[in-house]
Amino acid sequence: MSKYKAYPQVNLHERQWPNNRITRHPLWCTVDLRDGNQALAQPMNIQEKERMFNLLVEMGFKQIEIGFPSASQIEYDFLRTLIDNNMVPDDVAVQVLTQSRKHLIERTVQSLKGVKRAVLHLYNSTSEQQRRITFRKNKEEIKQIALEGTQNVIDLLDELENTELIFQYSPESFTGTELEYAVEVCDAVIDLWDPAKRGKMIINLPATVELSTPNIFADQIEWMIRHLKRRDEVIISLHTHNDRGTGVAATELGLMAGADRVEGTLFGNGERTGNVDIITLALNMYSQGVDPGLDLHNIPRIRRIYEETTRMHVHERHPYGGDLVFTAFSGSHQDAISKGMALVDKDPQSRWDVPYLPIDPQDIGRSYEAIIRINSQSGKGGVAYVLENEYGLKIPRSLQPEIGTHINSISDQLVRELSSSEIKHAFDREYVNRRDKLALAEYALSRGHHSGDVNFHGSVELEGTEYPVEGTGNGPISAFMNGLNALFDLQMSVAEYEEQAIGAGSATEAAAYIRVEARDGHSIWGVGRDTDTSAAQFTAILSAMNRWKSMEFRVHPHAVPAGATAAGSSSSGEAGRE
Ligand SMILES: CC(=O)SCCNC(=O)CCNC(=O)[C@H](O)C(C)(C)COP(=O)(O)OP(=O)(O)OC[C@H]1O[C@@H](n2cnc3c(N)ncnc32)[C@H](O)[C@@H]1OP(=O)(O)O
Ligand SMILES: CC(C)C(=O)C(=O)O
Repeated sequence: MSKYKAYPQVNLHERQWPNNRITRHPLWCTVDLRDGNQALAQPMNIQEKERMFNLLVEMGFKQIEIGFPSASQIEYDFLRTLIDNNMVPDDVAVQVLTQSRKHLIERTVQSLKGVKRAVLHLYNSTSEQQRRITFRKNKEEIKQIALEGTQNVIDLLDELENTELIFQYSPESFTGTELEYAVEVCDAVIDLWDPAKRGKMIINLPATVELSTPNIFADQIEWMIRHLKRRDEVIISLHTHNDRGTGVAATELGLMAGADRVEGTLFGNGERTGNVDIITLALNMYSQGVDPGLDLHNIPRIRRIYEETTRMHVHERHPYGGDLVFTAFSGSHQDAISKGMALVDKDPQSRWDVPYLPIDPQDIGRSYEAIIRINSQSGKGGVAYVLENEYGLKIPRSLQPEIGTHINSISDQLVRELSSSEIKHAFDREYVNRRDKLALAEYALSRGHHSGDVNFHGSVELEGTEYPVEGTGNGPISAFMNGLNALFDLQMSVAEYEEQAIGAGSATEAAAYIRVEARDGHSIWGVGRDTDTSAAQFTAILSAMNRWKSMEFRVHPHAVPAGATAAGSSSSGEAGRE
């Protein structure tokens, strides 16, 4: 392993940042139109840039790096379009990047003419590696590049006298720069600019390439903040990349170390593995009760514009914005989420407290629909959640396990996810209003004058033949059950019963869930749905009986088909059951 070497630790005594918290959002600057754009295989055209710019303004960014106007005509023209068409709101500063080279600085200043607010961002690389390989210059010569560029800007200030200008300097490749040297260059630039005379300036400390663990980056930021001579006169900014996949963590720790400002992009687009993702950073703050200072209430729209303008794709697992990040397929997650959501429904004002969902998807324009999706990893809670949330069906708790197993086995067989309509269809087909053999034909209910008992008078159809059913009980359900027991010579009872109304007004339907039990303890569920509550109950009982695979419906020897005379009865004459 001699090809690579470990990144050195920072010699920082009594570091403070681990004790700090992020209690307010930083000053945000988006670099989508510059660092993001320069990393695209097909950079945005002017219309796409305008669309992105308008989105960034809508989201509430007050500093927007719009490009590198001295680099190409399209970059220059885009800035001119924004300025000449008054597209930059008064409270927004456009930021432009330039290398520390006179002719590029002159062209940059030229491009800014007439703008109300601007950040002029000057950079040169300071790392040991770039000094040695790219510039072939020593430390003093590299510092001079920064100072000459700063002086070039100062010399041109008169050209921008009507612009509120903030000067920004980046020691590019800061994370590869010795800290003593980085602070020496920054101090020299600050002294030359002299914020007391020319207004506040920004020192932007980039992790141009992310080279270390985030704690080391935080140490570097705290070290710089402690050692800069005129820290109070400058805004400390972070510009992090994600080479090690820890750009968000590094930025968060950098903020804990005292930085004031963050540059990043939507969904982390940018060179190589990207810039830090501002949306993730901001929503991480939001999830901790910190106002992120950006309008993120419609992430799907932000994502759509981002994808259309950059031609990049937001990964399904991308924090907050990915298709699957508020979705649970696995049973135990679904169970916990549906229980948490039920508590939220009871008290919508309560603090957000749902397992597996760090924030309420609705806060950022994501819907609840996709929270629980069903495949062979799913369990009863998830299936019940889908049936309730999408179809209003409140499945009794003791019925949920078998529905879960039923749906799970279908998904297992198909080897794929089931849509909510497939789940509903499978549920209906298995449980609801079954009339495979036995169906309700007609009925009437009456109440005994003295006893208060209910009498069921009606008929059922068994495989095309209609048989009268007469029964009495303490309510319609038991009256019907007793009538069926007499007709089929059975001894069944209703073991569980739940009912709900679905819909509203004249379209209201009753759903009855009934578990029918035989004398030997075997039981089976059925569901009835009807606009008539009693019909729903009777149908639920018949659905259960129809589901009872081993049941043979043999009518009592004395039963007579409706319309036939007793003598002409042709019933099978055998008592039958499972
Ligand atoms: C980390 C970042 O993202 S930084 C931003 C990177 N983005 C871009 O570079 C996109 C836009 N850039 C460009 O289009 C071009 O680089 C231009 C138009 C700005 C300049 O093009 P060129 O003049 O051809 O120069 P090029 O960029 O190749 O740089 C070469 C020279 O500039 C020097 N240089 C590079 N960066 C800087 C800098 N920030 N400050 C001063 N000199 C610099 C190099 O040392 C090199 O010098 P040399 O010719 O003496 O060896
Ligand atoms: C110009 C600088 C800030 C940059 O883009 C980087 O270091 O990544």
